[in-house]
Amino acid sequence: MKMALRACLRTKPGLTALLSQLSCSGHAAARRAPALVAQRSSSSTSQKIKVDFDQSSGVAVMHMQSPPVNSLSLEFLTDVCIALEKLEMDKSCRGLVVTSSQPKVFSAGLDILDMYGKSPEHCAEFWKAVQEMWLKFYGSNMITIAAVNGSSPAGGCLLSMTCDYRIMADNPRYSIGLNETKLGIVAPFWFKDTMVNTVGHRATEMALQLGLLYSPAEALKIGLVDQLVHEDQVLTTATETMTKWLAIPGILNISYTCHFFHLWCCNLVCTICSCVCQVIAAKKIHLSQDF
Ligand SMILES: CCCCC/C=C\C/C=C\CC/C=C/CC(=O)SCCNC(=O)CCNC(=O)[C@H](O)C(C)(C)COP(=O)(O)OP(=O)(O)OC[C@H]1O[C@@H](n2cnc3c(N)ncnc32)[C@H](O)[C@@H]1OP(=O)(O)O
Repeated sequence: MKMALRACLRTKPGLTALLSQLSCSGHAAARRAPALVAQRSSSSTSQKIKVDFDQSSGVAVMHMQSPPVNSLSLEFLTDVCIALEKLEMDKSCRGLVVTSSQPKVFSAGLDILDMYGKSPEHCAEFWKAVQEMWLKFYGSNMITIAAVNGSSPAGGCLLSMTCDYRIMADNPRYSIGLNETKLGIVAPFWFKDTMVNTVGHRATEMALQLGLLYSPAEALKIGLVDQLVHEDQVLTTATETMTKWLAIPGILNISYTCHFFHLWCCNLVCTICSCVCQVIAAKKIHLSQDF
């Protein structure tokens, strides 16, 4: 699925342009973008994101370093998107590993504090940033691997599912899944679609209805993650795996079917509708709070 999205983006430049208009590149513009310089290895850092790029292998490692739990705030999402955009523009970068610098947590998902009691404008901006992250990772031209070195609930799980491959630390104290239902909120349909594309319909139904968080072993069993390794080995395994993937001829140029393109278009249209509805809803909530 991820491959299909990537192909659509490559073969339909108009669509890419449309996407970038719909997404929140505007708010991300001209901020402290991590620069990639033409040298063998480079390291660039925003406050919350550190990117190490090894030019000889064409592989970048994005370290999420937003304490305490890499929760996805508007600011953090913006930094992630800018870093990804930079890497995407550098054609020598062919693979991206995403991991966490925070102990025990990959990402705690959306920043709850950034969703509560904020203006409708902030909510709209925030929600667009969430969607942009999803679109950018899912539609990436690079091979993407999530090195899930800690717990990864809700939006953190979504982030990992937008990658081509997931390697998780084999520590039963960690968990991963779309647990929104347990929080009394409904996972947006494109969260659901992403999970369906990862683990299939039935497992997704169960996961979303019950708001399940899975242990690493359970996640491996249903295919939510692809591999478990000792937590000291997550990043090295991810880079080794990346090397193997990138050695496959034409890995970045696989051809795709119209079916996937249609599905992606449907997702896009529905996303726009959902976005509009959410903004309206947020405005209504805001108004009702005024009375
Ligand atoms: C803007 C809205 C626009 C309109 C949209 C309208 C509708 C949209 C509809 C639905 C959206 C649904 C989508 C939801 C996706 C999400 O991602 S929701 C977030 C769900 N996240 C969680 O449930 C994770 C909760 N956290 C944990 O389980 C644990 O914290 C952890 C990640 C497993 C780590 O555990 P650990 O023991 O190591 O740490 P602590 O629990 O002690 O936490 C440390 C510290 O971090 C704070 N924190 C944790 N999670 C979050 C978070 N998601 N956002 C913000 N802050 C978080 C926690 O409170 C502690 O803070 P402290 O007490 O100040 O130290």
